[in-house]
Order: sequence, then C-alpha cells, then structure tokens
Amino acid sequence: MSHITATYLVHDAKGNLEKKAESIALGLTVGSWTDLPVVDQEQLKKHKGEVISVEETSPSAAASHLGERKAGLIKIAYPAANFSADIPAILTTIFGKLSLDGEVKLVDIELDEALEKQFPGPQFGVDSIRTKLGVHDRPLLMSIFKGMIGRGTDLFEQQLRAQAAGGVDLVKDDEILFDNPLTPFEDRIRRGVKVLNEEYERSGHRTLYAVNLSGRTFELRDKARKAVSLGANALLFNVFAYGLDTLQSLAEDPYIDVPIMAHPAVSGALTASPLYGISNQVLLGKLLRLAGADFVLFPSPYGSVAMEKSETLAIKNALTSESRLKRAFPVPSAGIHPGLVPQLIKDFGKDSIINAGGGIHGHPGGAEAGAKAFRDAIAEVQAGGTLEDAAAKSPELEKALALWG
Ligand SMILES: CSCCC(=O)C(=O)COP(=O)(O)O
Ligand SMILES: [Mg+2]
Repeated sequence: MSHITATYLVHDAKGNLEKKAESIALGLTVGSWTDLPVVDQEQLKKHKGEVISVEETSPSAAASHLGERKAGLIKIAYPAANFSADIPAILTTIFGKLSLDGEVKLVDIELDEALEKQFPGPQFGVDSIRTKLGVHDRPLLMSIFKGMIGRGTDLFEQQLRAQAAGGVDLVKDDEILFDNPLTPFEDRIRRGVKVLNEEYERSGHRTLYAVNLSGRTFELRDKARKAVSLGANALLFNVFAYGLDTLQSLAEDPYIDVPIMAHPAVSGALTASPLYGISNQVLLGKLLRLAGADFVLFPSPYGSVAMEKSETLAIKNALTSESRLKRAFPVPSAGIHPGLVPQLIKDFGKDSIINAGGGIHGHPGGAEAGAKAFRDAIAEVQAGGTLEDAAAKSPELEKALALWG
C-alpha cells in the first residue's frame, strides 16, 4: 500500500514514547477505532497510521528548562489512501494539528515510489541549467543586486552590466525588491533582457537573470507567464511567504518554462527551534525539490547568517541525491566572499552555486572586479591550485582577499 513515512523528534514529559507514537498514528488518521464494530475496524485498518519504530535518544539541551523529558525518534507510516497527492494534504496529515501538540519536530519524510511519482519536481535541474549556460566543469557563480531599493532602472542596468561583464552566470534580484514604481517588474525584465543580450554579443558569456516574482498569490501565474513572454529566463520566488503548493503550481505551468529559484526568507520561523517545527532537510531540501525548485538558497555554515554545517549538508544531499526527480542546485549564501571559495567547493562540490551580494558589490574595484575575483578563485581551485596561486595572477582577487581574508 502506498504511503509516506514521517520521522519525528519527540520530547515527552510523560516519558512513554511507545504510547505517544501510537496516539500520533491513531490521532492523525482514523482517531479512536478500537471500540467500533469489527466490520468498521477492518475497514479502518487500511487507513490507520502504522508505528514503524520508536528509538530513544538523549534529550536536547534546549529542553532542559522544561523539566524531566524523555526524547525519541518516532517513525510513522501514513497510507496514501488518506490524502490527495498534494503537499498541503500531506503536510496536514503528517504534521497538521501535531505541530501544535507539544515538543515535536518533523525531522524527516520519505515518500514511496508510487507517491513520489505524482510530483514532477524541478523542471530543469542541474543538468539543463548547465546546458542553458554552456558551463559544465565548475560551480556556477551568482550575484545579487544590492542597494536597489529607492533607486531607478539606470542603476539597475549599470549593476547588471557590471555583474555580467565580470563573468557571473546568474544574477538575481534581492528578495526584498518587490514590484515598485522606480524599478517596475516588467521594466526590469525588458532592460535585463536587453543588457544581457548586449553583453552576450560582446563577450560570448551567457548570464541568466532571476527576476523577483512578487505580488498577490492569485496574480502570480499571469505575472510569471507575462515575464516569460517578455523574455525572462529565470524567476526568484519567496516560496515560504506564499506556500510550497504555490511554487509547485508555478513550476508545473507549461507556459512558465523557466527555472525557479527558491529563497528561504521566512523559513527560519518554521525550522530554527531544535524542539518544534520542521527540519531544514525536510523543508528546504526534500519539500522544495518535490515542489519543483530548480535552485535552493540557504544560509551557508560560514557566512553572515550561519546555519549548522550538518544541516546545510543535509539540505544539499536532499536536493542532489539519486532520485527519479531532477537534481536542484544547492546555493549556500549570505556573507560569501572569494576567500570562502575553497571551503564552498570542498563542502558543496562542483554542482553547486557560489552566490554573493556584498562580496561582489563591495569590491573596491566595483561589481565587475568583484565578480572577476570570484571567477579567478573558482578557476584556480578547480585546477587544484590555491587562492594564493590565483591571487598572484589576479589583482582583483588579491584585493578581495586583502579586504575579507
Ligand atoms: C540567508 S540565505 C539568502 C541570502 C540573501 O538573500 C542575500 O541577499 C545575501 O547577500 P550577501 O550580501 O550576504 O551575499
Ligand atoms: Mg537577499
């Protein structure tokens, strides 16, 4: 029988984890069924959650102020017959009212093959995006527009041209730049297409621009279709301000045939507690890949908004592990500068994206020099050299290292 398995980290004051597991399995499926007539019990058995395992663990230090607690990992399988094959129904089944019921964190999910097949996942994924860019042998470089709020389209063009000229593969809007009178959504796309075509003609280097798809939920589909008709070649989406199913609907739309980049804004409200919420592996990894994100941004372990390294690696693995679904690009972000390139490549590998805003625009030589510093660092590390080797040949990298280490 097709099913989804959910694993929870539970801290329980009463200390009986087996009983807790059984009450979750029943409470999220058929409710109380043991007092029903035998015929009804037989019928309901098909729909009852099944406790797969209960494994005691040591309580988290974060729970110590709550008094004595037993902690454990509880794994429960839920029959797919109970829900429609969409993320809202799945989330409500496995972690709906349970998310409000004490110290319970959803730490893993596994969909069986039959259920996973109902989700198309990323439209493009790592390989098709590499083909679009013609770059196969190194991590991609992405930069972020910075300081655009309150500024107009001239600065937008100027920043875009400089970033592309420095050799970035993708440029994205900052997630806090919405549709606004100074840099309207459609203007950004039209001007972006023009600048990037001119840069391609000049240098032969292809750069994609991910415009921030924003506004009211019911407007998004038409806005995204319009963006594509104007030549947009990627979309940035603040998925957690809207919902995973909104992303899936956009990714599945045949007229929105461009890669979608998921920004993690707002996700920390769901993931940050060690006792409650949803793990980063599940939310930013497994669910975003299922919902169709082609690129996933998350805080790197060593930048300005740091995340535990084990969690960032778990996200990367969830996005890129062997699966019927295409691989999505991991994009460790925030506070990234060229001095971090060797560590980023060591931890996240060739099939990842090195992404910087301040680390490109803050270069003393401007954004073009900032991007070149990154490209020179990436090329040298890929060739087996060190940053010092690269800096000896690249004044731009030398300056970046002097500034940020
Ligand atoms: C927290 S991951 C997203 C990072 C982000 O949105 C960003 O703008 C990073 O900018 P930075 O100047 O730190 O590269
Ligand atoms: Mg940002």
